[in-house]
Amino acid sequence: MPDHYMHGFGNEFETEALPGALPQGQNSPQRCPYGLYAEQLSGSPFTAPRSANERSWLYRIRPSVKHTGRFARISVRNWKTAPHIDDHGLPLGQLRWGPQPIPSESLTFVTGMRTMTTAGDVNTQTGMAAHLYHVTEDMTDDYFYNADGELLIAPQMGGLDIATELGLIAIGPGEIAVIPRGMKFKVGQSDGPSRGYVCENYGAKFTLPERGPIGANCLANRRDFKSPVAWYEEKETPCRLTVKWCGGFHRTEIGHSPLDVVAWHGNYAPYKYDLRSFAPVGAILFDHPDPSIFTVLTAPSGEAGVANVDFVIFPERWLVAEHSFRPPWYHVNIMSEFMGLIYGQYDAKAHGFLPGGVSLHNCMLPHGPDKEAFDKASFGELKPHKLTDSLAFMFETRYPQHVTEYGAKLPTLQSDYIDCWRGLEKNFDPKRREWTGP
Ligand SMILES: O=C(O)Cc1cc(O)ccc1O
Ligand SMILES: [Fe+2]
Repeated sequence: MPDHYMHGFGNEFETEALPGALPQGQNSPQRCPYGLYAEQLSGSPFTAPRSANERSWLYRIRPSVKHTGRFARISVRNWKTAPHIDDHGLPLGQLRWGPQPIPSESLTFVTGMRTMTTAGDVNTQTGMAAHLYHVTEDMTDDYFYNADGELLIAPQMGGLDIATELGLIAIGPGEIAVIPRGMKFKVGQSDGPSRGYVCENYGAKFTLPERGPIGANCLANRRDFKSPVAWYEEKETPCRLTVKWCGGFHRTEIGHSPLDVVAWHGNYAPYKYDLRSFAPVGAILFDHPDPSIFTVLTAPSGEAGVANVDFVIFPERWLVAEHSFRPPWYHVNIMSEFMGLIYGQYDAKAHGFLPGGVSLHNCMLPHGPDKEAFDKASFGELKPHKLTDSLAFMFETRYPQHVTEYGAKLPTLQSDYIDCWRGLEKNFDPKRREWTGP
């Protein structure tokens, strides 16, 4: 799959797959070059402030009305949408799941989506869902778009070739792609079966967090985000388009590919980002800062500083803090934390939290380093230490995350997870101010 990208986050891009296909000087010429149809795809209300206003102009072989016909409702068994509160009986608690083997059945990116948690309400465009996906089959003649939100896709094993209306995106483990709400696409495997994580964001789009006093550089830099150049598929064979709309799945049969955009311009575009290009800023003298310093993308909720979803990573970095407990502290958080591991080990849980696995620390549920991590961090020598070959992430939302029936019944659910804190004994001794160990 050729990969040609234009660099920059939220840029006003323009691109054409045929010379002169993109109208110049106006959006809606009386007749478009090559007999194309002009169509606007709006990612924000027309009247959104300029800084949040997103739309693209697509010059396509057929208008989208020809890519939808009469819909028939279909079922996609394990893809759930908030509000969705299953009566599965799983008691409240901190939860962790091991990775799942790649299934032997034939699963596309859509049919292989398994929802672990839902939060908020798609009908009010608030909240999110956290999914695991398994892909063992390409969506050759199957196309999809999601009216319910944008999809942040993070492969953990195997790469994905994502063909979108605006062009081709290839990603592998360590990279993410974001497919905007309403954009048609299909997904294929680039090197065998793939599995990974998806955040479906029902709310306002992901954007870059403010850097405050950090200044103009570091964290996720704009130039490292890549959007595809125009590419189209001219195919006059039976195809299917599935639309996810307010939690329902609706399919229509069409006689051609809907990925027929020959040229486009605008700032509403899919993009990819290599998480290893994130430039972390952290504790260079003492203490453990809040994980918000590792926010790659944030989807605001309208209330300042209270995210609908933050996408946060825990990348390779040096740990140098002096006289400090270096791993995450014990904490109780109003935000709900869904974590995954792409590769390596996570410093608060060196064992049990495995690549492809999941942990869920919901609203106001205490968590922190396991006994092993506590001992290691409390008594280890504090020389500079590099955390290498490790990449964990978190979907952190203001809304409580409800575990689905699917998640509750998964055999990989670790019933002994909370035992990881069992060995944290009482060390308190009012006669020993200087505590040097048990
Ligand atoms: O719970 C977790 O492991 C994620 C996390 C990491 C960190 O460094 C600080 C707070 C936090 O929630
Ligand atoms: Fe946490």
